[in-house]
Order: sequence, then structure tokens, then C-alpha cells
Amino acid sequence: MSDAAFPREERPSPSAARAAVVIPAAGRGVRLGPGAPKALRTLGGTPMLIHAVRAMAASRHVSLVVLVAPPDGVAEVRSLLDSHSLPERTDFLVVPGGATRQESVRLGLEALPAGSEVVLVHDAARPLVPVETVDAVIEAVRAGAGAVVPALPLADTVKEVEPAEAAGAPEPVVATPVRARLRAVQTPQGFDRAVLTRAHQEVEGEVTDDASMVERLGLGVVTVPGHEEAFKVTRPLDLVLAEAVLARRRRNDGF
Ligand SMILES: Nc1ccn([C@@H]2O[C@H](COP(=O)(O)OP(=O)(O)OP(=O)(O)O)[C@@H](O)[C@H]2O)c(=O)n1
Ligand SMILES: C[C@](O)(CO)[C@H](O)COP(=O)(O)O
Repeated sequence: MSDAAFPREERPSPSAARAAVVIPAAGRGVRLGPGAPKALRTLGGTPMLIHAVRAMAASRHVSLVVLVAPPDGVAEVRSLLDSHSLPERTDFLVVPGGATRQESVRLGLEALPAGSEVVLVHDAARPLVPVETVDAVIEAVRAGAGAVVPALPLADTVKEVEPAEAAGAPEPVVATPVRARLRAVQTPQGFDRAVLTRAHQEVEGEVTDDASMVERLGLGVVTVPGHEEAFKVTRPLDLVLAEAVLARRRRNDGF
């Protein structure tokens, strides 16, 4: 799709065009079971990472997507980008990833050119996030938040336990956090670039998301509403759900 497809008033302003997205896609997908690296597996016949790229590029505020590929899959990811239709207004870079999600994100950040002041980090494993969520995250960063996470209330009650050494062994419950204060967070997570860069330079130790690195710096993180369809494809049943959501969208779109 070219810019000519957009009426002049809908084209991004120069400042809005500076949102860049890092997509860590270098994981193996161990919890999904044997097969190709997770981001290369297909949903509705299309690789998961192409769905994730399209979900980001659907936002007219996104001008650049940096895909962090499995280290042995850079050429394959480049050729997938070349062989699928993607909006022309978005640029793409592919870089090799690292041993952990955190390292892959850092490598993606290092590849960003000057001028990308709003940076989103989005899991390739969340292929179906709607554009409304992407735009809400970008808007909150533009409004001045240093770090933004899409979040949903929990349906289950959560227990904190003393983890057992052996899988499946009973685990003593030590606390029940008040559910009304808990949120399940998703991606894309959005950041002021300087904040995220500092977090990746200074925070040590393992984390499970980028926003928690910002929290460790003592800086603020805020939520915006997440979306049920932004769930992460982690285990085999998630693939079944993702195929069903995609089939419903295609029916609704009249495909
Ligand atoms: N070394 C890694 C590990 C993960 N990721 C990416 O981080 C996102 C979220 O990670 P997760 O869902 O845990 O993916 P995997 O690490 O592939 O899954 P698993 O833990 O089951 O192996 C995914 O898009 C994954 O490709 C990455 O870029 N580099
Ligand atoms: C970043 C994340 O998707 C937020 O929910 C999540 O923490 C990633 O966890 P994973 O174990 O790497 O899938």
C-alpha cells in the first residue's frame, strides 16, 4: 500500500512518523512443542511474525519495524518480509537475536536509527493484537508517559507459592494477592526511547517484560486497556484459539 492510498489529512504528521517497533521473534517456542521456531509457525497459512508485523504496521504512527530474528534465521525472515504484502509507508530491518528475550530486545534497540523517540516492544508471539491497542499505547507515550503497558483484569484468583523442586509436587501457598489490584500485561509496551535505553543499559538480572526494567529504575509505568485478542501464543491450545480468532475475523471481513 502506498502513501497515495491515504487522503492527505490521514497521512502521519512528521512527529507521529517517529514511532518505531522492536519485535523480538528469536525464541524457539519450547512450550509450544517440537517444530520450527515459534515466530515462523503459521496461523491461517501465514507465519506468526508476519501477522505481528502487519498488526504493528496497521498503525499509521508506525514508521519502522525492527524484527529480531532467530540467529540462524535472518535470511529466512528477510525473505518472508519480501514475499508478503506489507504497507509501503513502513520500513523494516532484520537483526539477529540473542539467548534471552531481554537480549533480543536490546539488540533490536541498538539497531534503531536516530529519530525514533517513541519505541514499542511487541512479542511476535502476540500476532493478533488490534490496531486500537497499538495506537492507545503510542498515544499515551506521546502524552508524556515514560513507559506504557496494555493490561487486563484477571479472571482467575492468583496464589503466591513456595515453588516445589519437583514438577507436579504440592506447593505451599504463602499469599493471595488482592485480585482487584492485579493486571495481566501484554504487548506492545511503549516507551520514551531514552527511558527504555537506560533501562536496558543499567538494569541487571532476569525480567519477564521491558516495563519491569523501567520500574527497577524507580521510574513510572502506566497501563492502558489491553485486549483479549492480544493474548500470547505460548502453549498448543493458544494456537487453536488464535486460528479460531483469525477465522472469525476473516468471516467478519467477508473473506
Ligand atoms: N531468546 C529469545 C527468546 C524469546 N524471544 C521472543 O520473545 C517473545 C516472547 O517470548 P516467548 O513467548 O516466551 O517465546 P519463546 O521464548 O519462543 O517461548 P518458550 O519460552 O516457550 O521457548 C517471542 O516473540 C519470542 O520470539 C526472543 O526474541 N529471543
Ligand atoms: C512481555 C510479556 O509478553 C508480557 O506479558 C511476557 O512477560 C513475556 O513472557 P515470556 O515468558 O517471554 O513469554
